[in-house]
Amino acid sequence: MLGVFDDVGRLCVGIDPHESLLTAWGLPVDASGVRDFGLRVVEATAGVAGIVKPQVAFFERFGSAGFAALEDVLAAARSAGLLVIGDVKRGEIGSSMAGYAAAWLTVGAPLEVDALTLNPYLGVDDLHDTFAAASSAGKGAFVLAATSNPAGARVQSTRSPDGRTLARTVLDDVASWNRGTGDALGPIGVVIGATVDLASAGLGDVTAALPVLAPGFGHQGAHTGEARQIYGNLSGGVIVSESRSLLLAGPDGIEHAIVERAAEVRGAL
Ligand SMILES: O=C(O)c1cc(=O)[nH]c(=O)n1[C@@H]1O[C@H](COP(=O)(O)O)[C@@H](O)[C@H]1O
Repeated sequence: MLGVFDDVGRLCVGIDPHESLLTAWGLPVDASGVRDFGLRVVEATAGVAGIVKPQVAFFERFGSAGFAALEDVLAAARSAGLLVIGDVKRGEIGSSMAGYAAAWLTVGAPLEVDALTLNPYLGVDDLHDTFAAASSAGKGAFVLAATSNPAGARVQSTRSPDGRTLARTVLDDVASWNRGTGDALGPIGVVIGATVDLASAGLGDVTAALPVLAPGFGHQGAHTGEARQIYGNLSGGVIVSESRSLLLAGPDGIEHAIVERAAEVRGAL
């Protein structure tokens, strides 16, 4: 599915209904609030940018009602023609991953998305069946390699005896799996935060082309206009993801904020 993102643009609008944002938007801090928030972001994104990324944590906090709200938001996004990345950061032993793959990547499932975020710290090999499930359904996944939060580097920049950082090992494993699919960019991508120094993370000399989900712009400090400089050789696969910096525009200003940022991203990449 990720091969089509050049048609829909490289801006991904995060749907992160933080409690403070719900209040600022005049919405109740409950499942109906996150549902209305999500639907409004979907409506504002449709026709302006092509990708949304609901952060599942903010729906999950309301239990089954929150998941029902998420299902409505996912259905609305998909029927508006948006690509949906489920920000779920799942990672398990292979047998348990099968449950997550069935939940999120099965066509027609209540929580069906086009791609999901995956945590590799139980081993990338245990994600292979999920990669295959995504690929065979025409979907994708993004595996955390070098995350945008400052604490991530201490784990992800540690080096193995062969000299590669953990982030690089994850990226190399994903790129190698993609090569087996024969798809030029590959269905499986990595997450690399825009706040990360690629050289320190051991990613400065990557030559493989693969999709890169790029959070860390806006609220976390990176500037959209610098995307090409930040990602260097990896720029060709970058999807710029922003949540709070767009969502703070409120229900009336969000569409305008997305229009402006989508144009900036087009100019930057
Ligand atoms: O997988 C992600 O999307 C992600 C990875 C990462 O390294 N850093 C990161 O911030 N994210 C997510 O991206 C969003 C960033 O939100 P803002 O900082 O408001 O743009 C949140 O939903 C985070 O969970």
